[in-house]
Amino acid sequence: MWSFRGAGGARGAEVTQPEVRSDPVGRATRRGGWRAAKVAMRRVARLGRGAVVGLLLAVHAVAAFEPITVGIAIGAATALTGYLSYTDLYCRFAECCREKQPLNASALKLELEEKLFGQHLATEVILKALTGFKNNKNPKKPLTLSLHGWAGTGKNFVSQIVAEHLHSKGLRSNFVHLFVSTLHFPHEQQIKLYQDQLQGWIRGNVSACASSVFIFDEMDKLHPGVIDAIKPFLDYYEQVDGVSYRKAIFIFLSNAGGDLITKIALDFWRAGRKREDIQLKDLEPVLSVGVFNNKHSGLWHSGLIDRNLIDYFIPFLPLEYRHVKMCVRAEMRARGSAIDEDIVTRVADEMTFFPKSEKIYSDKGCKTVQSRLDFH
Ligand SMILES: Nc1ncnc2c1ncn2[C@@H]1O[C@H](COP(=O)(O)OP(=O)(O)OP(=O)(O)O)[C@@H](O)[C@H]1O
Repeated sequence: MWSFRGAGGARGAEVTQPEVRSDPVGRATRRGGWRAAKVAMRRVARLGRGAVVGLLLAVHAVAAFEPITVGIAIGAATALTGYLSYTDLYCRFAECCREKQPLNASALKLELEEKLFGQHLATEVILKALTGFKNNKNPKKPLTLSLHGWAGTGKNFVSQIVAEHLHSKGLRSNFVHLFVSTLHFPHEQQIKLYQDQLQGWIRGNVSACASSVFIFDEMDKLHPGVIDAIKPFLDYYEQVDGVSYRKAIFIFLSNAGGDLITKIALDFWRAGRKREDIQLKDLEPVLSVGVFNNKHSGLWHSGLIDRNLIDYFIPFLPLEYRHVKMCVRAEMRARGSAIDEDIVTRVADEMTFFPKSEKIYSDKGCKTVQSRLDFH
């Protein structure tokens, strides 16, 4: 049984207004002084590490109008400065949940374009979905992505990249949670227990960090109904039992629908059309219906599809020979080796391709590239 993992969160600064004596003569000047001091202190908050500058400004501003309150200003600003450096220091050593941290969309785009091969649709949709969601200060529901495709086409790989852009420690982050169906929910007789555990886990972790990320791998091996336990969290509710799930992100990974995606990719190929011409509208509706009607998709007759709670069905196309070669080269670079085209060809030639007649798509995608490279 797994248990709730708590997480540290950043705390908000509290600056209390000092008591002002009722002195009609000095009130105006004090107000002016305080206003200037408040501006300076706001600067302190914004500067963080350069807080000393703000502190001095605050002292000068107040001193010019009302020397008596200098002490209070120093006290408040020092407390704030101390607090900020404490938070700064704390977050350097422990991981903080930075809910408001914006997404670096151009860095994510660059990384996907450089590292993810042959997946123009996934790249485009993931970028669009995440940028839109993270730019929205008040999302109405959590973001839910369902990634579908053949084995070894990059679903886990992308999830890892996305996780790193949302929480810098990626899959090692306290705020990113990976569930693997065969590991975490193996027994069909215990569906009720899994549902309770899942609800408790998600509730606890979203309470600790609203921008938590939950990745469910092997959805096609999940017993039907388990995932419906989290339906209330994915819906358009402002809060469920005092917790708002609206800033969380849920990612489902599945091989279900891989056959449908391959069929459409193959139709394009046979018609002499470019792979890059395949559009989301060619695949998304087929995928959502196919997954809903597939008993082994983890989303069979699921309320998540019924209620339109999955924001995007993202197809991963089967990888071709040229993509496998790109994976081999990427792996060589990652190992710090020089690119040897003979080895690249040999590794790619060892992979098996389908359909039998045309042999276009790698049946394991790029999945065994790393282990095969060890032999060369
Ligand atoms: N499209 C791709 N571009 C670049 N590398 C890829 C791609 N697909 C797979 N890889 C490489 O192959 C490895 C295995 O792929 P990954 O685990 O992402 O496959 P998957 O789609 O999640 O498969 P499965 O459905 O079997 O879990 C990745 O770690 C990555 O190195």
